[in-house]
Amino acid sequence: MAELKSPPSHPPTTVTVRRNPPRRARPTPSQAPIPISLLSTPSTSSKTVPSFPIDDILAIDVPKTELESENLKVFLRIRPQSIPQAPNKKGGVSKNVWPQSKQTVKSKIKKTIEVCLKENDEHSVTLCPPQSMQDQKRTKTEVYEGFSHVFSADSSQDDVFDKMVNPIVEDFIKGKSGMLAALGPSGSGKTHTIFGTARQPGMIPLALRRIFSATEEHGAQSSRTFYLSMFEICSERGRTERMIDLFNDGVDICLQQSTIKGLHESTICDVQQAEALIAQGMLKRATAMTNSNSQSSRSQCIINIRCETCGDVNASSNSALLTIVDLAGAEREKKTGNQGHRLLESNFINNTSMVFGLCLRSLLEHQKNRKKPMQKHFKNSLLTRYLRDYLEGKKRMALILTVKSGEEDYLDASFLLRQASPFMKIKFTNSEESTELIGNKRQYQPFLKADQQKKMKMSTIDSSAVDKFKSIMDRNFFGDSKTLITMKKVNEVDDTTFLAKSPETFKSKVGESTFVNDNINAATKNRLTQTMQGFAIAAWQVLKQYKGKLKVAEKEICCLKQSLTEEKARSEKLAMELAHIKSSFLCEKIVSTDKIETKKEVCRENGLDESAESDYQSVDTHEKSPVHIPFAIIFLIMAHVAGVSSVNLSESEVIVNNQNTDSTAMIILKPLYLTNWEGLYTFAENLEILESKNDSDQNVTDNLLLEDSANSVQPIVSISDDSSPLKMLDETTISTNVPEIAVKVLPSPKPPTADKPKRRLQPASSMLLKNLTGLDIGDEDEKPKGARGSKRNTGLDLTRKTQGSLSLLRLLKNNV
Ligand SMILES: Nc1ncnc2c1ncn2[C@@H]1O[C@H](COP(=O)(O)OP(=O)(O)OP(=O)(O)O)[C@@H](O)[C@H]1O
Repeated sequence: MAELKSPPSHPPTTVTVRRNPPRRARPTPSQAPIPISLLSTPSTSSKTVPSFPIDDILAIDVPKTELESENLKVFLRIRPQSIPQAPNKKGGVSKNVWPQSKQTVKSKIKKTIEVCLKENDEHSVTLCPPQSMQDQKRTKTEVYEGFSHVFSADSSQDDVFDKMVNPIVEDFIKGKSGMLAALGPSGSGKTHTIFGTARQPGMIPLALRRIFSATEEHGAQSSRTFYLSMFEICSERGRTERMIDLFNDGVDICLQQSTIKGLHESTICDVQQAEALIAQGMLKRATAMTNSNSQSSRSQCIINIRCETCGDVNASSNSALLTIVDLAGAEREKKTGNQGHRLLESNFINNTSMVFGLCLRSLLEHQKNRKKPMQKHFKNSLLTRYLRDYLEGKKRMALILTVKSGEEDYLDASFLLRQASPFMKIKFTNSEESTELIGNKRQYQPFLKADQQKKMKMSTIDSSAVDKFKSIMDRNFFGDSKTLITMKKVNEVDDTTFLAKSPETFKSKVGESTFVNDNINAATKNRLTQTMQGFAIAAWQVLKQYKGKLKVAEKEICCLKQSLTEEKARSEKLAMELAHIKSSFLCEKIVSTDKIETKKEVCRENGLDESAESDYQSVDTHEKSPVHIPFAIIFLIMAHVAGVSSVNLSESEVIVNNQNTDSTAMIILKPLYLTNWEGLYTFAENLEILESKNDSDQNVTDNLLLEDSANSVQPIVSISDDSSPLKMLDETTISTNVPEIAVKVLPSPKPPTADKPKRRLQPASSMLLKNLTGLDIGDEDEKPKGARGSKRNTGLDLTRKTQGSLSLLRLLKNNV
């Protein structure tokens, strides 16, 4: 061993370098027992980890309003029937652009104003088919209800604003994003509602007024910046879609993954400036004269008002977006009479409207049945791609449906109401907070463009600036809690932007940014609090879900435990039964052999035919059936026939008294013994044995044991004469002296003399034939009674008895 351990004296001639040395398996972490000090409850040690207060957390009442889902608000506005035609530039009333059929002209001339759409109350309307269409099968009066509000024809723009737009604007001022879209057939008043006129300003001017007035109210408390952008989506020769920035001389912009690249946002400082910008944009918007509308919109127009807040305590977000969409109205070719290029535009407009509707329908179906996936209809148009978050229910929106109530507009109104009224069942979850940042990031990528360009100059950045910033962050954010850098500054120096800044810029920015000791920025704090609240709510919900799951699992475990116990008990019972069956089976085997031997012995001793042995065997092997009354009756008859003078039949024993032989026998029987023909047969035979013993005038005490295979308790037939006391073998005697399941007649102390002729059994049961006249058992040996009967009575009786016994045995055998 010492030799082996000692290093080789000479270096080996070849050296094998093992490239992949064998890896050592990591030692399995030893599961050291947890120190008792840790397990023991409230430890004085300060290092003891307190248990997670899950119950306390779950007990917290989360304000439901935060999480409650909100239905999509659908408003309906009915356009007034008669609108004074606006004079055209030449001073006359505008004419139709396209030639109209004579019929249309006629109908317009004779037009009596028939109203199809009637306002029932603030939330429902009734649409009646015009008289000209009432004969048609598919037209019927329809009631549409559940609208957030129905604006009648005489409602003003202010009414609409107050009830519909003002809540959205208020939320916007508080920092929540929202969207309002106007839907409806061409000429129904969408553009009028959204933009209005100089006399009747629409929703956008009114919203801007409200926004700026609110800002003035807040005054110095907040510093907000508003941005305005306006663009349209139109078709290019009816083939492709095109996005045009309406503020930037109609420059093309593009949408990349819900982000509009190149969209110009104008900062707005007051209402006048904003209105002027919008008016400018409207001039650039694609409109055309159609038969439905003298100034029909040929594009989908989107206006965004964005608010960046800094220092507003009430604002929930530092950037909110208010989007207002004026969709081009769906058009009927027959009605508009569009041709050529206009017709292509019409197709585009109708297609976009249809996709918009399909998105909402898909969202509704998905909300009804969560298993149904949301179809990606939004991919089919630029507008829906841009508004994806709204159309997928991630952000709040409201719809205003505009309709005309005239006779000609019945079909348009019916179509719109049928399609859009179910949208009011759509639900929006107020998960805006979580999507806010993502949404803003997506939509305002253009603003980061400049920063991205700067990012290219990364190589010039001094790394010390980064370190400095980090140290500041550490100190302010994680070290001294009283000092916080404003979120705006954080945003400015985030991974993307910060790296783009040179050290000088950074220093200046840091210098500018106020590190406010003991004066925490309220907005930042508010935002952080809200973020944490959101996180806490989410965590709370997850915990709640898990608690629910845990409860279910615990219940299941309980059920399983219970069933396990039951199964165990059952299996034990079965095992016991099996053991019992096994033991009885073994016992039977032993006993049956003993029984045969015993029987043979008995037969030999009594000079009986050994063929009876087979009968005993059959008795044992056969199954006993329940006790039958007829057997009991036959048993009594047989006993009577056997000359039994008195019979005491109890549950398990029969005491018979034979007058003829002056013998008394107590037969202890299990009821089963008298349950079938076999039992009866055996009983009859035993009676024969009994009789033969009595006939031979032997002073014997015979004990006859019969086995009941179903029970271990042995039925005993104990026979004794008058002189000897009635004897019954007790169980101990049976178990010790006699084989359990044997039929045994104990030999008499005085064995029969050898010279005395053996007698055939003289069963008393043969008397049965004599006494039972009603029973036709067809005994061929029976002879009619004669006059000599009295003298030869004994011999004849004896013969008859024997014959009757045989007949009875035969009858019983046949039945067995
Ligand atoms: N509530 C209203 N009160 C007064 N005039 C209205 C009202 N609604 C619509 N109008 C007038 O009806 C005409 C058509 O309205 P508007 O252009 O808004 O329809 P539209 O739905 O935008 O049509 P399109 O989809 O073709 O652009 C306009 O002259 C407008 O001033």
